[in-house]
Amino acid sequence: MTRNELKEIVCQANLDLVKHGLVIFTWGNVSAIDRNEGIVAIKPSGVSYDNLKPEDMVLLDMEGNVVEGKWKPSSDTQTHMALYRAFESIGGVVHTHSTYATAWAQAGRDIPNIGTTHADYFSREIPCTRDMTETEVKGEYELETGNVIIERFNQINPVHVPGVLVKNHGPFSWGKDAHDAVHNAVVMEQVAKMAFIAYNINPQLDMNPLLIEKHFMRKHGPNAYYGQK
Ligand SMILES: O=C(CO)[C@@H](O)[C@@H](O)COP(=O)(O)O
Repeated sequence: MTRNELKEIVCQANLDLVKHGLVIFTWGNVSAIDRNEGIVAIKPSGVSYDNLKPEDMVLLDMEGNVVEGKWKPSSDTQTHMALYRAFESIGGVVHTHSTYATAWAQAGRDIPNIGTTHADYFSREIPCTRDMTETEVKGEYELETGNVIIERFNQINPVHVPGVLVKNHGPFSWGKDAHDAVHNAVVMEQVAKMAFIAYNINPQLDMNPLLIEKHFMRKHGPNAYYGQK
């Protein structure tokens, strides 16, 4: 993939956040990585989605140093970089402040797996991170945000759970590429909304674990059969 192709993909993925109603103003960012080249492209910080162009994307090396671009990269860059370093199979990362997912993050609650839509994409609850310490907040905050996500995934496979809620902050999602990460961000917002409504209808909810496994495995297991060949 050329650098220009990477910038085009990441620009389009950022515009897709607007199309899906996940962001307003400058409240989110998408990045993607070219692991062969060791290059990440990310949205510039504080730049409106209106008239966002591929040439506005910022290219970084694996430490997050700018190697190309006229703008400062997203303020969340070091969180994205930490995720790329820790989760070696992912190719794209998304951060938004979409309403329902952010509400669960602000409430500090995992989104429980209580529906087949959730289970189609996530093998378990969507986890919420712990409170950040004073040292973490005062130090390299965005890098530490990545580190608390990685800590939360100590016993969780990030391929089976392609997203997280950062407590008091909002959702991050990822996927095999930028498009997939945006798709998972859309799913997270929808399941967050459905779970919120379902709990209001019936606070005593659960779901048969067999149903969760069935729905996850029929899309992601070795004998997956959902969709077309
Ligand atoms: O989390 C926040 C703000 O709370 C940021 O992700 C959001 O404003 C987007 O920042 P950038 O414009 O990408 O630097």
